[in-house]
Amino acid sequence: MKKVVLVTGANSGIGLALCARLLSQDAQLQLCLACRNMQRAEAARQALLVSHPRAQVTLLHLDVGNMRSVFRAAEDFQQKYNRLDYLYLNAGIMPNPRVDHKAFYKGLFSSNVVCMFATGEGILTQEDKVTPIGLQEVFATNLFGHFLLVKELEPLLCQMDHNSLVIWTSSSNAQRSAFSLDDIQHQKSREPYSSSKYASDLLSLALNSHYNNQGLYSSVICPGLVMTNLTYGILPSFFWTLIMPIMWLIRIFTSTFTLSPYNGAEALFWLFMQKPESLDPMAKYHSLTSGLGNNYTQPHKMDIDENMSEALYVKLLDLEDTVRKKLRDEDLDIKTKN
Ligand SMILES: NC(=O)C1=CN([C@@H]2O[C@H](COP(=O)(O)OP(=O)(O)OC[C@H]3O[C@@H](n4cnc5c(N)ncnc54)[C@H](OP(=O)(O)O)[C@@H]3O)[C@@H](O)[C@H]2O)C=CC1
Ligand SMILES: CC(C)CCC[C@@H](C)[C@H]1CC[C@H]2C3=CC[C@H]4[C@H](C)C(=O)CC[C@]4(C)[C@H]3CC[C@]12C
Repeated sequence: MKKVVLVTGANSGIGLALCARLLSQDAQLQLCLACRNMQRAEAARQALLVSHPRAQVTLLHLDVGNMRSVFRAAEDFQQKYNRLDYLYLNAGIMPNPRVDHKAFYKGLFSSNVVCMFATGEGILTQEDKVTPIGLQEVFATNLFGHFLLVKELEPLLCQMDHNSLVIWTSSSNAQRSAFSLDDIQHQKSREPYSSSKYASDLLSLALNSHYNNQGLYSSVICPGLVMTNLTYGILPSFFWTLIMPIMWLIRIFTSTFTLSPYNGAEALFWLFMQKPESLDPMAKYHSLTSGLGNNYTQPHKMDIDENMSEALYVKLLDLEDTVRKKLRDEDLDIKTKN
């Protein structure tokens, strides 16, 4: 049976590198690239076809931060495919990032320096905004849109004859201290990225609790620090190129500096070759690259607990009802006006 794989945010960076690696591994694969910009999506498809001319690669229009688009995309996907084996929830944003230089230099001379480079903890803030439907954009894109996508694709993900795997691209920047159950969208503070990634760790555990008995499994990965559009938004690309020798040096102390999208996709690729039921729901699978440039995947216990995970799940279900109602009301409004 040909496996079907859907990747969000597949047109660049880690997502695109993953797609190339998957096609090299399995020529029979039916790969669907879910992207918000169809020109960039088509360019990615063409690039993949250059190295894999016979590959089956389709495109799906999906703006994961826009809930209408999520519902439409799920419908379109179900019209084209009757199964889904791997759902990579990889699209992500970090808008208007700011580095706290004072905290960075303080951290440089502290015993916490390796951890600071591995996680970026305490030195990065972002400025979020509200989407037209009233959700915080980072939350909507990195977490909630993906949550609704899983819910909408449930009929394909939960099938009797095989297990499926949902894989979240999380981060080592996912910090419990940045997340609050009283403010799951992170409206009140300035680390929405960290909060959304911590929420994805919690949600993955909840999905396992609720869906394992229906054949759906969920896992979380961290790609390490990778040079992509996301990191070029933090510091300009010429700066990263300039400090590349320093980063190779840092890699000797923390293998989390994977640096290339190919290396960063290691854990995503590794999961593709595992049996979903053999994975640890409490583990985050890290892409790591040694000082000599060898790639490997290592599981690390996540700083999460079941109560918090369940509490978040309940809040997300509530929010799902609210959003569906808002969209229905909007539709009704338009109908009555016409
Ligand atoms: N780079 C790094 O060091 C790290 C990255 N990550 C995570 O890895 C994932 C991939 O990021 P990375 O490859 O680094 O960065 P990129 O910016 O290269 O990739 C992000 C992808 O997500 C897509 N995307 C963003 N917003 C939306 C949206 N609303 N709807 C659909 N697609 C969207 C982008 O599309 P478009 O081209 O249209 O913007 C792009 O294809 C993210 O989840 C990120 O948080 C985690 C840890 C470290
Ligand atoms: C390399 C130095 C000489 C200068 C760079 C300092 C900082 C700007 C960066 C140091 C560590 C970086 C990060 C670590 C973890 C990433 C995480 C996994 C993620 O998901 C997003 C990006 C990071 C937070 C990244 C951001 C830049 C640094 C803080």
